[in-house]
Amino acid sequence: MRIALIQLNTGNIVADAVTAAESLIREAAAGGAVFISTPETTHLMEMNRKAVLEKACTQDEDLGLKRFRALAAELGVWLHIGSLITKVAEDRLANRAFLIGPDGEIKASYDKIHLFDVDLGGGEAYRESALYEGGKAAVVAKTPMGAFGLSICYDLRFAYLYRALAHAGADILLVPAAFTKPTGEAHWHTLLRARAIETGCFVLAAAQTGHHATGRDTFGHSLVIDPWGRVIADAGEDVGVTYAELDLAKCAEARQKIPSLTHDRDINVTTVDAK
Ligand SMILES: O=C(O)CNC(=O)[C@H](CS)NC(=O)CCC(=O)C(=O)O
Repeated sequence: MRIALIQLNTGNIVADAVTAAESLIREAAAGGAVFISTPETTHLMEMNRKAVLEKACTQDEDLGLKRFRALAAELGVWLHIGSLITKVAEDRLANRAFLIGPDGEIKASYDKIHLFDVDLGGGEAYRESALYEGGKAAVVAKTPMGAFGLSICYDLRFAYLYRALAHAGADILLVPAAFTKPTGEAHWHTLLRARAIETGCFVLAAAQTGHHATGRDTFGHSLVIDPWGRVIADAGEDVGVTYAELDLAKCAEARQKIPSLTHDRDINVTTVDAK
């Protein structure tokens, strides 16, 4: 199965971002990909709540989900939009990923559970929970091409989520992201490889890259990792399309060698005062 990851440098003008994503999705389909994945917040990188509320998309907007659904149907591909900032009610937003089938129908959606509230030092701070509501449920989408476990960006740091997705039958873990530069350099490859190794799943992580219109910098390096933890594609720092071939028999192979998913234990921690 030939897949493609789209690496983007999304700004704060929705029309431009959607056009840029669309042209790379077309290129990926022309290149033979049957499954195409885009990064977190494909259509808008913006942290100001007022601006985000104005530019967020609703289910039936021309410049968002509707356009991507039509595109998936036209190209006859599975299209995973890593996320769209989605208006779920008048004053409420979710950071939501969509899996669209080749018939243009939404097969699954997922709201980011773990929100990025951190202070990185040097003035770099994020309060994602001030913008979005966190999701409440993990999602595995069983498709004719395999079972996809959905997640978004900062979710990557919570190993239990991926273990739960693997136990629920996932073969392929999706981790669309907009990782910061400093945390990407320090942690991105290692965390993604660990998730693949721990679960015996393929990991597909489409990323935002470069300097964005609102002043942020993201790490890039969209990655495809096989179930043994090998990086089989790394997009580097440029915007564009990255291809890989997935053979899902590799999941069973890895799990046969290391059947750790069948060896889970309930852990009781005893804290001793050892002064
Ligand atoms: O809201 C947007 O515009 C796009 N969303 C993001 O950029 C999100 C929330 S700020 N980024 C992350 O979760 C980065 C996680 C990360 O970098 C880490 O875990 O180290």
